[in-house]
Amino acid sequence: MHLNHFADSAALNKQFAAQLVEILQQAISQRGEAILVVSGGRTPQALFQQLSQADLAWDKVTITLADDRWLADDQADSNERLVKASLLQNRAANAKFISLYAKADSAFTGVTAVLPRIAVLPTFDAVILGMGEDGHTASLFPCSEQINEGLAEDAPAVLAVKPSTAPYERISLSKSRLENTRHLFLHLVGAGKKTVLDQAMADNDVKSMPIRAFLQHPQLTVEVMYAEH
Ligand SMILES: O=C1O[C@H](COP(=O)(O)O)[C@@H](O)[C@H](O)[C@H]1O
Repeated sequence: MHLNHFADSAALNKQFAAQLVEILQQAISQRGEAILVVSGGRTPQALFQQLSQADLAWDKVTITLADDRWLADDQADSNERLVKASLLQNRAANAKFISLYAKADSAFTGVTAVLPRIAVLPTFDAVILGMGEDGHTASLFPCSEQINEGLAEDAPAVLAVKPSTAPYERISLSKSRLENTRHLFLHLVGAGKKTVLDQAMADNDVKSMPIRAFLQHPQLTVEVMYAEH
């Protein structure tokens, strides 16, 4: 991994948004389209607002999520709601969005409707991961029964997950689908996340901290975008 350390989020968001725009622009000129995978949670909101104002051919950009909670998009904790409210705004309102949600009572039955939407996508241009204090990333939770499946090399592109230490059933892209990307970022804000990052780098037990699968990836270099506050 490569650590990019910023004193504050404003500086991080400015540089990170510019870097993402460059990657997406290059993808559009080389392949006619760009695919961006983002995370939810609290961390990326200001980045999304900054990115949404970028001058880019957004109609050629497809955006999806690394994971979502199994909630309709009008629910406060839906990652899709966050993306629609913060990223698919301003100039980025023209981007195409692929939802990880379908009308079903459970993620475990709904996953069959979501899987083909993601499985057909080509290599991603950029994936922005987040990280929880337990070392989960996307919804690859160390506490879940589905962790082996999510980390397996032959995993499906998406899987349903039920964390035992966090609310809601989830849909998560698998490790093997997330690593199929040209650029991989990990976005962290705050000293608490830096402590977790240091713990993740200090050992190699992937199942106890799934973020290690990316931070210690044999081929990919994760660009860690870290701001102190
Ligand atoms: O549950 C989730 O948590 C992680 C980290 O969220 P944060 O609020 O600490 O930034 C997030 O990356 C993931 O998308 C989300 O579903």
